[in-house]
Amino acid sequence: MESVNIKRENTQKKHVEVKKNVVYKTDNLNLWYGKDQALKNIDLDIYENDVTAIIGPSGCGKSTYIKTLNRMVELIPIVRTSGKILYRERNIFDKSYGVEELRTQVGMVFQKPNPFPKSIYDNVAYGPKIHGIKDKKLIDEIVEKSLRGAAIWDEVKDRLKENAYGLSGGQQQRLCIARCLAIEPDVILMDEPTSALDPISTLKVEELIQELKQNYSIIIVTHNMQQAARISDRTAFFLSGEVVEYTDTDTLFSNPSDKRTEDYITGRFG
Ligand SMILES: Nc1ncnc2c1ncn2[C@@H]1O[C@H](COP(=O)(O)OP(=O)(O)OP(=O)(O)O)[C@@H](O)[C@H]1O
Repeated sequence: MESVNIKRENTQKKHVEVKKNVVYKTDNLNLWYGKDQALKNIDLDIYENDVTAIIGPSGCGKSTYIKTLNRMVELIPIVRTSGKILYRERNIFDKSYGVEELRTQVGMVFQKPNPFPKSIYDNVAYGPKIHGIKDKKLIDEIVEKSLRGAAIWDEVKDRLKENAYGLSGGQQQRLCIARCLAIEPDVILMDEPTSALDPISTLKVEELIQELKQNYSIIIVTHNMQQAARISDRTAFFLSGEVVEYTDTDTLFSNPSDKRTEDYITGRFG
């Protein structure tokens, strides 16, 4: 069970109201798997250069929501949606919006590290190559920059030609983050990116997320409320497919406005 009192470790992170650009605007989104409704009337504005955490009990729709943001849910034939998701003011459900175009802007990191069965170098070079970059020197530069950006360069620079499967789980996850950075996305979606990692690797990925938010907007699903409290600027609490509360992380954990949020963060359910 999660601890009863979740305090922000770094009190200097107190939310300061600065006018930020909206990256994603979710407007009355509903989603059904067949007859079962998994998301209900979701309205959420996600801000630029924020880390936005999505929390809530198992089955409340967290993964479904972030997989809707890059249209991954479309791979499931029984899925039906209504409402709008505007990414940089464009409705991602518009027929004219190509999914490939969206995914060059929006990268994703999954729960389990999923490197390709290729070398460390090729894992990172893959995205730029399929986007048509052929210049070897430029690809070398992108690979190094991405691995540095994912805080793994020093650990792998002498073994770039080795298979990625030889890396530890934590290193594989940072490699997957590097693979995501190589396509120079605007937004990074993370679906429980540390749940398969040990505490030290988790800390490294959390520190990395803090650095990455200087340049990217990050949306992270996490089961771990302490993690949400440590690393996020804003938190949305989902329950049974609805957003119960969405506010700055300090307020959500110290002074929630909804009784259900309070019950959840104090470990009374979930
Ligand atoms: N492919 C699918 N087909 C049918 N129903 C699904 C599918 N994926 C998810 N669901 C249902 O949608 C609801 C929300 O699931 P989702 O995985 O989004 O929740 P979650 O909050 O991410 O859960 P967890 O924390 O356990 O990963 C659940 O009732 C789930 O059973």
